[in-house]
Amino acid sequence: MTDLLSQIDDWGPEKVVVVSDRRSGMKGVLVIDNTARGIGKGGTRMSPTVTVGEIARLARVMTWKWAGVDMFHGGAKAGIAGDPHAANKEEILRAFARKLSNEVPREYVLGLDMGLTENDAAIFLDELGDRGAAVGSPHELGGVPYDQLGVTGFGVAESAQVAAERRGVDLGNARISIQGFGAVGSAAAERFAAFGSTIVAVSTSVGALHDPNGLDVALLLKLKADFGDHLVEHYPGATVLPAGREIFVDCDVLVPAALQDVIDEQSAREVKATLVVEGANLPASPQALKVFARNDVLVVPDFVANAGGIVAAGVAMEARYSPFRPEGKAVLDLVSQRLRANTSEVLDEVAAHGALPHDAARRIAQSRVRAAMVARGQIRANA
Ligand SMILES: NC(=O)c1ccc[n+]([C@@H]2O[C@H](COP(=O)([O-])OP(=O)(O)OC[C@H]3O[C@@H](n4cnc5c(N)ncnc54)[C@H](O)[C@@H]3O)[C@@H](O)[C@H]2O)c1
Repeated sequence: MTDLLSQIDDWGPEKVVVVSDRRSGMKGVLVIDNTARGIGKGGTRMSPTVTVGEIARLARVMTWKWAGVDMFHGGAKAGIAGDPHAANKEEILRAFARKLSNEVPREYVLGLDMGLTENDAAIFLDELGDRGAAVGSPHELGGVPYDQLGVTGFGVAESAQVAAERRGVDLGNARISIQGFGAVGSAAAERFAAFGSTIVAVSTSVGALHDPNGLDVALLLKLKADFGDHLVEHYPGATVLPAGREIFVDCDVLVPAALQDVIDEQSAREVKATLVVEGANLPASPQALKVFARNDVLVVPDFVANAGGIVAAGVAMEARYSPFRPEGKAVLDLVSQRLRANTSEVLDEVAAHGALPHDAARRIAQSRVRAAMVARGQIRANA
């Protein structure tokens, strides 16, 4: 416990609750990081490797993410240490929800992260007998279908358009390369195609497809539905490259939307795009980001560009007790509006102070949280 206490800094965490249940073997943790701007909100993950430290770090990221999109929730995250395929998963989830009934939903609302699905959110709210106990619940319970709407990928393209305008790049004539054709990459491709962009490369873990004249996004989506990651083996007429080569193809905009740590210092030097829009979390190393800055490659940081999911989660938070189903178009409109505003603000800060985009984005988020703490009298204005 001393160890955990030493992790508390000026921002938080405000509350850490570690829970266990002998019957089901459930072990879990809730970390509420900073609620100066509102109730703690962040997904709940289930993985055998969950640790208190990991959940605390993710809760802090949520504090910055909410403030970054200027929405009034605080940072929090929860985790269950266990196999998400366990035969007694439901028993574990019900035990976890029961043990957190003092905090949920007044101080924390359960949600989805790695290892949990919409049905698991339904179990949470059933166990606590409160529709407001969780977001991410299925359509049948009035939930917002994030992935079906493609909220994160849609937001990536919206954010890219703001950055492209700053660069004098018209997305209607731009060539785009997208790493990863999952929930984020495929929805981004759809939105770029709607802008009239030419998608010159996409990849999955199986390989990359490259065609300088442009790939047919509608066909890619159909092949993804039929063959999943193996879509690259079925697309006619494009060159198939090893996965990872899509980062280096000739293009105007590169969208890493698969994994973290895919661009290091060396590979950053070989990127030909003038704009990198981070769909995935942490795709580029700190050294790579410095190379991009030196080479005048503009980067839209992950937690700016991929915040569409949390904007949608904000809508879901508000809809928890509503008898009306949130309307898809309204969710996408809000994603567009929030991400465009935030991208503009971050790029203004970059232009004014020459900061790296990641540093500028973090500074804006921190100043908003600090202002809320000052307004509440938790700290002094000059702290
Ligand atoms: N889904 C969201 O709403 C969301 C929100 C914020 C951030 N993210 C981040 O975006 C990234 C992608 O998430 P997702 O939900 O689309 O995942 P996903 O599992 O739906 O898709 C991942 C895609 O990446 C591909 N891929 C895996 N390894 C690859 C490799 N070595 N080379 C090329 N492609 C590879 C997979 O084949 C798949 O097409 C992750 O970093 C995730 O944390 C997702």
